[in-house]
Amino acid sequence: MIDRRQIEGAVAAVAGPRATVRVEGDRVGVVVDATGLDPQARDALEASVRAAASVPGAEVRVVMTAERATRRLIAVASGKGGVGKSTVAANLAIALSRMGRRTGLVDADIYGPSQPRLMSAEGERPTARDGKLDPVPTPYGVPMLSMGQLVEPGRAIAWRGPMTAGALGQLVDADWGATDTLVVDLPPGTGDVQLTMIQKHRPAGAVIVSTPQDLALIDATRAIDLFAKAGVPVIGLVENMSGYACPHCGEVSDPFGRGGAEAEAQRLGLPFLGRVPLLIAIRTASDAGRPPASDPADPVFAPIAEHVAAWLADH
Ligand SMILES: Nc1ncnc2c1ncn2[C@@H]1O[C@H](COP(=O)(O)OP(=O)(O)OP(=O)(O)O)[C@@H](O)[C@H]1O
Repeated sequence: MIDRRQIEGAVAAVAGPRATVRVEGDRVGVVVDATGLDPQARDALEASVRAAASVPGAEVRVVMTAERATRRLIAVASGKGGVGKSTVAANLAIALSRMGRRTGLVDADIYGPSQPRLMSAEGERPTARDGKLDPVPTPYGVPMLSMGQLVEPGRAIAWRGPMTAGALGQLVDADWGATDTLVVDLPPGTGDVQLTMIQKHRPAGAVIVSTPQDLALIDATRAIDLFAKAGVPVIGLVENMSGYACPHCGEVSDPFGRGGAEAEAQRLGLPFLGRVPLLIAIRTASDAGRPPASDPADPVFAPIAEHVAAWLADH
């Protein structure tokens, strides 16, 4: 049984009269009035309210009211293709949203826009109002826009730099309403889209995804370098496809090695945000448009999102 008074006391100690607590079953909802706070103070307050409201067995949701002046972008990048960047971006966005952040998702991967499928929004076309795109809703509470929604499905995108930059601008500067956090799934590598993203849209930070393998890590190091040179902080590294548990015998093997990204993060003095195991269930759920982070019991992406939210609160 959750003790509402105890939570109210703990929340009032950090947020004073700004916060209102509601408890329903094992769900704790806290609405916080963030009027007049700058983004950093707002994120710091959100983090301390969340900590104060967290009691064992409770699912906590913190909602910050009042429109914030600036929307913060989190770039999800990788040096190499196929390492699971889109999977991590979709699940990170959902996990952040489950934590109460108003999160949107931009699929800037012009070479393989996969978010409409991952987010179960295939075939949805965004409408435009006053020259601005309206993001499409998804079943996971995360509105999204994808390069894939701007072109005919299945058509290879062979755009030149300026067209790509224009399309990225349309996605990022769409009518995101009260969305306060935009997760941006970048194409792999260090090309035009990444440069435009960094120079024009100034992400608050970047999450780098790599497999534990040397080759992928070398490419990841290049991507890290690009952000570092442009003065965009790297929030940390995620190791994907780390360790494979055989669904039949349970034996754990390491097709791509294990721990490589964590060791690399340590070497570079960057935070390690967590590892995502190589699981058939992740691929089948992703293909079916049911991202694993939408499961309330998700043990993998929620802790990664906690790290990212804590970083945002501090920066
Ligand atoms: N941890 C995992 N376990 C099992 N399958 C995974 C995992 N991560 C990603 N996959 C699968 O690997 C494939 C590639 O993943 P994803 O599209 O996320 O990679 P990407 O780095 O975004 O690729 P691209 O370079 O094409 O943008 C997908 O089929 C996805 O479902």
